[in-house]
Amino acid sequence: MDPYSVNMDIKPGPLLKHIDNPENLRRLSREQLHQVCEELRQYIIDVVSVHGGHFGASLGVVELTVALHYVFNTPYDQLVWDVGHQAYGHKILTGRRDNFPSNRKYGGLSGFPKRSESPYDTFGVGHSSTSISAALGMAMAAKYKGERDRQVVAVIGDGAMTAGMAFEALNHAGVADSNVLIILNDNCMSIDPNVGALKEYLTDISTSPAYNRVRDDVWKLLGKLPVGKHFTREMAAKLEQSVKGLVSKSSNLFESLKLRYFGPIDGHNITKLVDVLQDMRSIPGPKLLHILTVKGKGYALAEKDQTKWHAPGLFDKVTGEIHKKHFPTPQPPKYQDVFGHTLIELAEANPAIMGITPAMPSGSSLKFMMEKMPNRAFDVGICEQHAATLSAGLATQGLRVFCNIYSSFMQRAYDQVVHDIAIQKLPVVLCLDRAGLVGEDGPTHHGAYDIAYFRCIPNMIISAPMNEQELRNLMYTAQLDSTTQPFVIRYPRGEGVMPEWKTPFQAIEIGKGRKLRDGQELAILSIGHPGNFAAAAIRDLKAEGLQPGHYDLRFVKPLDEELLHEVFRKYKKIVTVEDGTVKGGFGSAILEFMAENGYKADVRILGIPDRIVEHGKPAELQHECAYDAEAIKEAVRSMMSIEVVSTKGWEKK
Ligand SMILES: Cc1ncc(C[n+]2csc(CCOP(=O)(O)OP(=O)(O)O)c2C)c(N)n1
Ligand SMILES: CC(=O)[C@@H](O)[C@H](O)COP(=O)(O)O
Ligand SMILES: [Mg+2]
Repeated sequence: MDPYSVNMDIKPGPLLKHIDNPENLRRLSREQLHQVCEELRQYIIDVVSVHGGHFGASLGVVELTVALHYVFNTPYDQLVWDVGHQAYGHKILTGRRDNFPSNRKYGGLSGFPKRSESPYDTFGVGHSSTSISAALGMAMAAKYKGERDRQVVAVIGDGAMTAGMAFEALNHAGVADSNVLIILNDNCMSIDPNVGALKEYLTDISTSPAYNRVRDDVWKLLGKLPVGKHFTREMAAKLEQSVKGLVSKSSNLFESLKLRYFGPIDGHNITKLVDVLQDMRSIPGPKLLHILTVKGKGYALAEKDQTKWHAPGLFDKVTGEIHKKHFPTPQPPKYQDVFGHTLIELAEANPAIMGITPAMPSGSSLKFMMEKMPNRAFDVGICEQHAATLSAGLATQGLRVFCNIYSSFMQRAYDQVVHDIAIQKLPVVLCLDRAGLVGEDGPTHHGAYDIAYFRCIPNMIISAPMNEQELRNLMYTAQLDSTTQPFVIRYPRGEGVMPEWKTPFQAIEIGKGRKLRDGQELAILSIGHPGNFAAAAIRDLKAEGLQPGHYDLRFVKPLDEELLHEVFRKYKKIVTVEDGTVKGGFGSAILEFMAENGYKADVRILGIPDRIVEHGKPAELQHECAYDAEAIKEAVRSMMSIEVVSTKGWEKK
């Protein structure tokens, strides 16, 4: 049976149903594009309401998406979508309409553009602010290969534009002499409201009479140019002079970086967009078109509460009611909320505590502290590197910073952690939310690598709570004066296990694990939340007469060596469980301990394997990666049936 057969009820509109690729779109008249936009928007609403995914961002670029595929010769001309959470319309127009209901599902379409999925997806995305660099690379390659007619377009949001990477790319694009068009999709929103001086600058450009005059003059000039013909160099130069002359009056940031700036224009006016893009195609060199759009456009509730409708989950498209699971008993809270509420409790008692998030106040729940203590908790924009070094700077002044960054986004700030935090041994608390397999966002967002990439850095303390109480106690421990090193606390997306989570604080001795259960013959060593999978497996195995011991190490670094000596003296069969990479992770740390101490045992390491893990529900992926309760039971059963320690084991000296 077709696993997505439920989608048969969702029908694309009469024009959209015949658009199997952009060629079909390009055969339509300009007048028909209004209807295409309407149908595309409706199809996104129909599918996302039932199947989930990102929502507001794609609604906001419906007109832009249609205009881009109408004007440009995709896939020969190349479109690079920044982040890619707004590319649903692009997917639907480029041959994936009927498969779109499988979006973000196990085995289905990726929620982001992905090169292996379609020739129209020119660059794999998910993390923000890569589009200008990637597009510039493509444009430079086209120039080098003599493909003068090839156009490259980067579409980047105002939120993504705040990142250092975007500025690095702009700095290069201005002098690279390549045909790259950057479209700045300005909706004044990141996931939460966009922040920073750039946001204010963009608002100024959009509202200032001087800029509006410039814009009108430019379009008048463009309007005089022959439609359907390419500009001559002379005409382009004249236009450039004119624009520069007018814009320089207000010293345009992008013009200063040697990019021709056009706009701002209404990004929901499809006719205007098509006209402007057609003109832009003929203008050589690097240029930037600033468009103004509304996130969630066309779905009133999404326009009104844009953060909530960034990725709302399933909802009733008619009433707008977001479906919530209803449980008869109190459910455990999300780890992120335990973090958010606990930080306020700690900050109320410790005036040195500050909170930092790079653009994820809602996702990390730092918003609770930002609302309550606005002078002590800050959203710094999509700027993970800055967030890390800013935290280091604050720490030099004796402040206790909780810098909350999703595990996969922390990859951006690796050098800052090494150079600015670890080498200087600054006691910044790095809270890594979304550690482990995050689910539907897939490989770009899985928090797979942090144990491995942080474990090799001297001075780091690396911990992972098995439940809410442990998270609170680790946070409490991290801010004590006696803690003098960088302190990582990693925890997963979603709920923990303790409905009654608000437990009294207790300091945890750094590097101390805990024995949860004595056993026979085999011990399970776990780190973090997957310890609950181990506990569930152990409960089931009891019925089979198997009694593994269970140790929650709490810290990957420093390891509880005393506890490990106890373990290796008693058990000769070991299963390690983690939601990080098998290579270089927690299990590897245990193997190192064994090697260093000459222990001999059979060891099985369960965790994320050495390959790219795709998207799906977390439980599906944990099962595929074989570290869920079922896999742990399997591992225990198979190891218990082995009599003799394998020759692969370590020989005790
Ligand atoms: C490096 C990185 N940090 C954070 C995120 C999380 N994130 C995804 S979309 C988004 C907001 C992007 O805002 P913008 O570029 O303006 O796009 P919009 O959603 O407004 O269309 C954020 C913060 C990310 N994808 N990558
Ligand atoms: C596109 C993107 O990067 C974010 O929207 C991300 O999907 C948020 O993830 P959470 O839902 O885990 O906050
Ligand atoms: Mg935005």
